[in-house]
Amino acid sequence: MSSTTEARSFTIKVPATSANIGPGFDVVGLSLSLYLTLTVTIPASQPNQAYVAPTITYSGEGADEVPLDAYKNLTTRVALYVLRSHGIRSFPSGLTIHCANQVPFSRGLGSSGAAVVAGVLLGSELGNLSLPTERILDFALMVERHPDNVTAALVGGFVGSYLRELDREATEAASVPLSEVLPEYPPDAGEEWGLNPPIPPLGIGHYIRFGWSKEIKAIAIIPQFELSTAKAREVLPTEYSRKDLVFNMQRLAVLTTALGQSPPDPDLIYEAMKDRVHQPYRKALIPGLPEVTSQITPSTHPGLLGICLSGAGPTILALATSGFEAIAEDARKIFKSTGIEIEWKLLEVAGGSEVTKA
Ligand SMILES: Nc1ncnc2c1ncn2[C@@H]1O[C@H](COP(=O)(O)OP(=O)(O)O)[C@@H](O)[C@H]1O
Ligand SMILES: N[C@@H](CCOP(=O)(O)O)C(=O)O
Repeated sequence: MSSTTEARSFTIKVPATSANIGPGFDVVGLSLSLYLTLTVTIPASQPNQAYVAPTITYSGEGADEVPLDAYKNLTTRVALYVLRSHGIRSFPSGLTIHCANQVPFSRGLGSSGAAVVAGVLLGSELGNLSLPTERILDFALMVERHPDNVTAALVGGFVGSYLRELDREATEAASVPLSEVLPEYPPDAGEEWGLNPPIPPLGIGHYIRFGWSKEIKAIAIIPQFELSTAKAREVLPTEYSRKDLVFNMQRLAVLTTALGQSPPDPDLIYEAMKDRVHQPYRKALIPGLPEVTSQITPSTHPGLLGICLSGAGPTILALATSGFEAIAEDARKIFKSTGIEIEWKLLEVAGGSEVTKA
């Protein structure tokens, strides 16, 4: 470090997300009131002082499995990607980060999306880059390549997004393997710190926030087993019939407006939250999924609006205006009959990510 800098600290708070909401596979996401919070401190630095490597501490969900090495942890690797993309080779000396996490890992509640968004925001703050929202999204999309979770986590609310069609050069830039975006850091002894990471094309992701009726709450019914998103994507086909695509598009078109109407209409929403693009293929990975989504209906459970897989699962998302406990406890019974225990949480729709300077 060649100049004196003052100490500073800040927090980054990123919400959980539920992607797809039935028919909107890789398209819609909803931010939910569980948070990943980073408390970051950078000590004052003096010229020519010895470099001190970052320290990460971690509490809450995932604490027993998350790497605390800043060169292996997803959030800090993403932050380093952003820094290196702006000509900054390493973390500031003496950086400390405490992560307090409420978002369970690999349950379909967007933990990796939250970690990636937190990482881009961290890189932007550490490097004093003041990246605008659109550019933060570009960096997040270079790492997590479906936009539904990261967009909702970043901007908050019920959000629809698409990836812009890129020209050939930009497509190549955006398609580099993840191992090149987030290589193993630091390089082996003797290797140079490269400053040539793949820079995201400008304006990859575009989004819009839909209305959300205040009466609607989200019940997250969380089976007590992990299912990685990568594994739950491997079971999906690469081609679909016109019939199944039309089935989903018809429902999604209705759903994006229906969830903003007050009072919400269960007849419209229950049917509009059905899906033929991902849930049928994922049921083999989630015992109890078809039973829960077909046996818990607005007529058996007053207050229920609709029910679907949250993200890639295994969490089930039920949207409801009342009757929360009956919905969750009946889902518990169905899962229990297949040998699976659950936890459930009643959640609100959250705002977007926040960076607060101390
Ligand atoms: N807060 C976090 N810090 C570091 N890594 C995380 C964090 N949250 C999630 N991850 C990484 O993301 C993985 C889960 O991602 P994924 O399979 O996509 O499930 P999810 O549905 O929860 O996003 C975890 O096993 C972990 O490696
Ligand atoms: N559209 C993606 C969403 C994955 O969400 P996650 O919360 O399970 O990571 C998919 O369905 O694969």
